[in-house]
Amino acid sequence: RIAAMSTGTFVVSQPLNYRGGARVEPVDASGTEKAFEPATGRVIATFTCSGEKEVNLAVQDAKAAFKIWSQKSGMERCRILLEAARIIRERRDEIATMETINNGKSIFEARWDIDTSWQCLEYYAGLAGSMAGEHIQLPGGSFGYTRREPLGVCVGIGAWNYPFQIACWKSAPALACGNAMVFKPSPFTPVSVLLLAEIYTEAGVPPGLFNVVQGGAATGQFLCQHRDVAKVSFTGSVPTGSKIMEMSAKGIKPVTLELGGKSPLIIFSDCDMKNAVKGALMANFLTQGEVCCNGTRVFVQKEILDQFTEEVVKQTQRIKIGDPLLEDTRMGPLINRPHLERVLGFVKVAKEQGAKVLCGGDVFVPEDPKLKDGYYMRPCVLTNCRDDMTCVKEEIFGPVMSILSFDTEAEVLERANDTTFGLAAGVFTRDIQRAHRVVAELQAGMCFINNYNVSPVELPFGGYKKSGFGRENGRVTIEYYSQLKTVCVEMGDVESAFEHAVTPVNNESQLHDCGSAAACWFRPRVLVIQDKKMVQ
Ligand SMILES: NC(=O)C1=CN([C@@H]2O[C@H](COP(=O)(O)OP(=O)(O)OC[C@H]3O[C@@H](n4cnc5c(N)ncnc54)[C@H](O)[C@@H]3O)[C@@H](O)[C@H]2O)C=CC1
Ligand SMILES: NCCCC(=O)O
Repeated sequence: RIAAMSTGTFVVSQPLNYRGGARVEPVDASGTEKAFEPATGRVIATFTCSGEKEVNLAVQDAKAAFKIWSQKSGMERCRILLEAARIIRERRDEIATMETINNGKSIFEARWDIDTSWQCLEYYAGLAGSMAGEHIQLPGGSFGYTRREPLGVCVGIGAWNYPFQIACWKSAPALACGNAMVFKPSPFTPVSVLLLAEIYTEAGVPPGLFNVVQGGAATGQFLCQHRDVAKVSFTGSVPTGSKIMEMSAKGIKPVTLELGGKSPLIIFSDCDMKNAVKGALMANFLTQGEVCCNGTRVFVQKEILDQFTEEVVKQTQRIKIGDPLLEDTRMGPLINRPHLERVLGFVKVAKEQGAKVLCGGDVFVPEDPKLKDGYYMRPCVLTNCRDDMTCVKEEIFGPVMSILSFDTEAEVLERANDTTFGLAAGVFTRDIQRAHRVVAELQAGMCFINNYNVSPVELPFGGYKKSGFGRENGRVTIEYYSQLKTVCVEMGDVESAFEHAVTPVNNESQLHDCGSAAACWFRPRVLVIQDKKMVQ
């Protein structure tokens, strides 16, 4: 247990793969990776990436566990998921600490992530107990019914920005529906998902139901191409999402893709200014700006541009940057050195293209000497932005807000939708009709009115356009982790097409409705039963 950990001390001493209900070293390798503590730049783990044999073993174990788990009733699954949710809640601080050490986000925020994690398990536990099919009455006392059945072994592939939350958002609906899961976290953040695996075991899932394999692209490919994998759910970049879809297509596997974004946040002049400013910060600076649904194109109506910008800059400069494990820190380091350089590069290009840096956008060096090799930068607000600038078109995935001004609703809608992404969007206004009119026109899967970046697990989350498809959270996600079986039950005798003389016909217009359930369902296209007078 690590609840009392401080920055600069944690090292991983146990294996980071999880299979058959225990931590294991992989039986084969496809290279090694190092995981860092972004706050200090220290290596906290060097681990082996799983090779094909290890992936096979994890899938085999998941298949065996699936046989047991899929036979349980929804209520039995519900109880175990509720117990897992209870343990996560009880160990909230410990898990949040682990997340902060490996990801760099502030402990204050990591606790929110853990809350939306156990809430997700609770939510799907509730749905597990109430999952049901339909009963459909047919003529003559016959009937049909549908069963919602699990898919089998599902694969979850995660990104590094919400390591624990992503694992929960994928595994909770998967397990609730009766599936097993093999999860591969990002090699940058391999650690916290092990706590989830142990918690599932402690809560009572069969050994092998939730396995973890570590590694990068090669390990991910073994998973996606595995013949016994029924579904892949992925969170990450658009290029990788496209590769995953291609691999899954070869095996006719359904995919859920949660990809990147460049989302618009529209601030009308009639907004509640205080809330709009708070919303803009929430939309841009959570998790150091490394959030797929961030509203990084902030469109502000001309009348309030100066006032809004001044207040946003004031609030941004107040964000406390530093040791992410300290209670009053609100922004920690970025994920790693190359990513920090990449984000700083975007700021440089923005300046070259004519944007004005109102604050931040440079490296931040904390006073504490143990943090000197961490990956910190000051959150940045850019103005004088145009729609054709790189900072406005491309996903930066860092703490960089671009402010753009607009005149009219029609104009801002056109500009907001002028992107290949479509993950999220937000609008701040006091005019309720306008709010709904505008979100109805926005091409985005997740729209916020008068708030931004809240994550109630009851609401479906996912993208339009290149931001992906499928949804996480909400009732609808049950459909992405299950398949529908239809059962047709005959209560009378079989009306066979073959016990009488038959005459071939060539044209469907020669048929008419016979009024019998079975005959209609299996209506022949080229044969008609003569003695039942079905020929016109
Ligand atoms: N939508 C979101 O929540 C996120 C979006 N991103 C976007 O992605 C960019 C890069 O972040 P990365 O973590 O490097 O994303 P990525 O797309 O490279 O990796 C995400 C996950 O996919 C795995 N992976 C990579 N190549 C694979 C392959 N060929 N087959 C199977 N699995 C593969 C990675 O190991 C990781 O677990 C960010 O700058 C941002 O634009 C990143 C994190 C989260
Ligand atoms: N809590 C929101 C998750 C968004 C993301 O995966 O980037």
